[in-house]
Amino acid sequence: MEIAIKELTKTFKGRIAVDHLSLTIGQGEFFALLGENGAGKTTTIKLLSCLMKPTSGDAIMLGDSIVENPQAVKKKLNISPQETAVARNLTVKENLEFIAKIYGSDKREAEQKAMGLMDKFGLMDRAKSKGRTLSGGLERRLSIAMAMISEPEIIFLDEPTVGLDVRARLDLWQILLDLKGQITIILTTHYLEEVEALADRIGIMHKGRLHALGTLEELKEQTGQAKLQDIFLQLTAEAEIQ
Ligand SMILES: Nc1ncnc2c1ncn2[C@@H]1O[C@H](COP(=O)(O)OP(=O)(O)OP(=O)(O)O)[C@@H](O)[C@H]1O
Repeated sequence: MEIAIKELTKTFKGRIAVDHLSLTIGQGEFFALLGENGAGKTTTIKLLSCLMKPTSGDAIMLGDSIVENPQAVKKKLNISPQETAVARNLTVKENLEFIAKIYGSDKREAEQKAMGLMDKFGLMDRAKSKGRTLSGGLERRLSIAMAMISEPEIIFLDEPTVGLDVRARLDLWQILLDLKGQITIILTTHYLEEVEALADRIGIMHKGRLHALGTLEELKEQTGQAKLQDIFLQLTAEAEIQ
């Protein structure tokens, strides 16, 4: 089972944000969506996670359509958005327990889940820290842990390392590498080193369209460039003149 995106399109008052996007993402794949500001990455994530309805087209997410059956799709995925959903006045543990209860856990199970995720995400020693006292890196880690509470099969990470310092970014990469293969991960980012470190495959969007798709090696071959930064600049410049 996989994600099959078919001619997915979203317009806002006649302006096209996602333009007939077709793409297949395999189960367990770590897929990176790249593109300049306004390319349509966040809109694509919102469509695929059923936060927004497409103007036309569809996506089949592990067997269910985002148009026909968004409720079934929502059960399979979760999202760590650009603006994290961490409650500032709850502790790390309470944030996790709160989300677990929303998803139907009783007190005991919520605590178990919180402990398991704090362990996995290196948050145990900050269990009692309030959300508002966390560094950017820890807040982001907690946000992703909160998205994992529902045990999703697909997780969307929208620019997860924005504003993080080098060490916090590397720590988060390690956590994402540990998750790799266990769950389908769709990441948007502007950091090309992040893509090189993490992604199995890369899609480059430009003005709502998918302009290039492949592994890093395939994109290197396609463009004759050695560095992802040069590949990206070449492909987006090509897209501009097409
Ligand atoms: N709710 C909205 N109403 C109107 N236009 C929107 C809305 N959301 C996005 N857009 C427009 O759709 C286009 C794609 O935006 P989107 O946020 O998906 O891009 P992005 O690739 O995620 O950009 P960034 O890298 O800056 O986050 C932009 O032109 C944006 O202005």
